Amino acid sequence: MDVGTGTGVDGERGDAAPLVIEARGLTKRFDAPAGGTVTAVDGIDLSVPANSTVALLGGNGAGKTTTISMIVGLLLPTAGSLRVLGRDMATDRHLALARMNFSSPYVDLPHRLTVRENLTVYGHLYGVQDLRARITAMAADLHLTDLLNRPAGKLSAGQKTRVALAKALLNDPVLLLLDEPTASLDPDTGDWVRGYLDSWRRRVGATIFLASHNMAEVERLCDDVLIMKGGRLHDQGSATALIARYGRKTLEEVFLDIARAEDAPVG
Ligand SMILES: Nc1ncnc2c1ncn2[C@@H]1O[C@H](COP(=O)(O)OP(=O)(O)OP(=O)(O)O)[C@@H](O)[C@H]1O
Repeated sequence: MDVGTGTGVDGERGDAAPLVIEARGLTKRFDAPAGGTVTAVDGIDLSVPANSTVALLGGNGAGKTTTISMIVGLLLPTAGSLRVLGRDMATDRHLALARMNFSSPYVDLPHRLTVRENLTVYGHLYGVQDLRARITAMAADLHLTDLLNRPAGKLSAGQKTRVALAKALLNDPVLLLLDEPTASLDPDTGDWVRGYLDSWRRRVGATIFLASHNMAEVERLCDDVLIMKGGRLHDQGSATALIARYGRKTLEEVFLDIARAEDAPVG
């Protein structure tokens, strides 16, 4: 299976879209500081189709970061299977990692290196061909040309976010994982970043899997929404379907219903 190579570049996807992320019974337990274990992710099944944008929602401690960390290969699952871009992450992780990337406002770039130096270091790590030209093109695309010689530590939050995106797109990923892509951005800059991500994804036929607490962002960007609670997948569907199913007006109201309910998970 080959996924995310530009099939369906027009943004349409049919029922037969191949799966970019496929998890079965995915589980992660940590040793708890006070003894015993914490089950951060509790046997979830995930099916993320190619050429889509999918959100992972959930309250604090629901298991989102742990799930994303397993998908990007930073954490090994305790149990279950995980295939990303058609590769088994237990045995062929390096083949999947070469075609994906990750961006989070909570992961800082080295402060003293300039933007260009940062992008050059990461470009070499990713083995990017024609790196100078690639950096020039990415900088123009993300309005960073005038910032290339500035130390990364001296940038505003909006500028840092654009640099982090340039870094995450350097290797031309077909799967982009994002943790809170617009956290700490003003509404105008956040809107620009959302518009950029959406048009980039449609242009190259990639897949975006993002964790967010911004419900309006999720409604605008995402084809599917997965809601985690207590390490389990509590519900899923399009934002429109979820809003209708819960008899609510917004995804935020659905989120609050789920967060405050004491019922058992349905999925
Ligand atoms: N390294 C770790 N050791 C022990 N427990 C951990 C570790 N990492 C996460 N946990 C626990 O696993 C659970 C899920 O955490 P996780 O960070 O995945 O949640 P989250 O949904 O990303 O939350 P948030 O929205 O607050 O970032 C929490 O109870 C957390 O305390």
